Amino acid sequence: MITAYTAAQIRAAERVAIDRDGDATLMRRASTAVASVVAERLPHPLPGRSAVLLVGAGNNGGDALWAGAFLRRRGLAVTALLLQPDRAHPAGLAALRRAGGRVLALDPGDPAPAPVRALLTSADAVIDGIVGLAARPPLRPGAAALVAAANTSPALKVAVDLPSGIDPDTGATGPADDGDPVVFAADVTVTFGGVKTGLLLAADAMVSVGIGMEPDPGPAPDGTGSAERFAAAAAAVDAIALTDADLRVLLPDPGAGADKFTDGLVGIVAGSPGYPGAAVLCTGGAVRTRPGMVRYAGAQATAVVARWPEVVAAADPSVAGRVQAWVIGPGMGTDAAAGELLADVLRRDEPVLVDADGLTLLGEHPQWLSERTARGAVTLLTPHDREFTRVFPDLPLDDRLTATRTAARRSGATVLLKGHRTIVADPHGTTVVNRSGSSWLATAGSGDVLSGVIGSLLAAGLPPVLAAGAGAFLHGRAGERVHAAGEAGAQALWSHLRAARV
Ligand SMILES: NC(=O)C1=CN([C@@H]2O[C@H](COP(=O)(O)OP(=O)(O)OC[C@H]3O[C@@H](n4cnc5c(N)ncnc54)[C@H](O)[C@@H]3O)[C@@H](O)[C@H]2O)[C@@H](O)CC1
Ligand SMILES: [K+]
Repeated sequence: MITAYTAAQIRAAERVAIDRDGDATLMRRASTAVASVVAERLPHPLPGRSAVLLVGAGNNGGDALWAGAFLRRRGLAVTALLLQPDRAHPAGLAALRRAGGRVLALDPGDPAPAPVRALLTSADAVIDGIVGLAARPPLRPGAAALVAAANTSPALKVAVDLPSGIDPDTGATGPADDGDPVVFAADVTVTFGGVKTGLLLAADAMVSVGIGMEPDPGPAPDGTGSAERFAAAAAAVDAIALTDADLRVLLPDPGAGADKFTDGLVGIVAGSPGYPGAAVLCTGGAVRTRPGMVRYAGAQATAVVARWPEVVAAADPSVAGRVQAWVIGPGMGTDAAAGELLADVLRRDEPVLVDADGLTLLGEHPQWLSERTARGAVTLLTPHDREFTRVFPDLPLDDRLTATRTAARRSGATVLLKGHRTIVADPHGTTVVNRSGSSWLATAGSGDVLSGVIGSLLAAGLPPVLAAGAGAFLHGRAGERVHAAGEAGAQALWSHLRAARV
């Protein structure tokens, strides 16, 4: 489990460590780590290579200046570009100068003239120390112009603590009406004292370095497969991302005494004459995820059983038999009959996952959800952006994390918002950010498979936020395997779901 924290939580841990070790010691540890990451990743020998530092007004710039001093001592030519020369970290600046580094004060009105751009283009490494924990995006115009110029450089790009331009708490890059916000395009981010939640969303490669100021990680999951312990650990921090090892804990292989009823029965209501494929795709996701039983209840029973003979099919949920969780919505249509079907399933007591057309219907009938919440029934919503906006029209998606958390808190449902980084939040604030996946998952029917995967985990008894988080992770890993195998299309996911659990 990767645990993540708010800037305030990191600052609180930092204060304790500063009192104990002193400011300079912490900065020394942080900048040493940045210099090591740069040195490890550049082609050797290092003498003759060059690094350019982007330096802002605070301690983030101090880290960059110190890292530059260390790299200079290892033979690199180092140039610091100061956005606010009179506010650059004095000790860092002195250290760089002592080591023989060059310092350029930038013109605030034109921070990236041709000579600066040329310097950035020819550099081997660019180190971003413009802004860290204090960041409030979007970047100011001068910083944005410098970052935009740096982003065009072929150099190795290393962000100090955070890529400048993201909000540490949410990963958001600024209001949507501000055009295309600029963010430092880091190849790797070296972050200190704990991963910030924004990084789970907005950074790809990360190196998290302990510098003696780690926030309390909360209770550790015990590795015995207890989903409750795992959920408690996730709830104790600001957000988590799952790993392959977590999947082994959360989805243990069935025990010797397992039978088809002990591993969870999921009921699937999907597909319509217009969209028969959604029923087959969704059911396939469930069949290939857990060894328990899958029931299908809907208009495509014949097509589903033709592809999945292990499925027990019925014409509608009222005659489907007992299940532990429902999935409803993919390809079911949005007509009056579909509405009645959804209303009927939502009246039941079992956990219900609502996806796709089901979400469109729910947008028109919000009281169906509030009634479930009022009587304590568990609901999981899995929208993409347009579906999210239908159900929660007043929540802007320029800050996806906050939108997802607000939607969950307000509706009483667990909400999974699909995207490059899928986000799951439950009504109590437990948050899982998914970091697996490939852009090949953005294919028709991929979401139908996902809801089947998550439905089977929900039926197996995982808490909704972990069922959704683990399902998204597994689906993402399967998508990576589809891509690596040179395959494409949503049904290719089926055959990789089992192997994706390494
Ligand atoms: N205090 C400490 O002991 C340590 C601090 N560390 C570093 O210090 C950083 C935090 O330092 P600071 O609190 O000085 O603040 P930052 O260095 O994050 O911010 C510097 C300045 O950036 C400006 N800024 C904010 N939003 C901006 C925007 N949208 N566009 C342009 N500029 C903007 C602000 O004027 C702020 O003063 C951490 O991220 C980390 O890199 C590390 O050295 C570890 C130890
Ligand atoms: K930075």
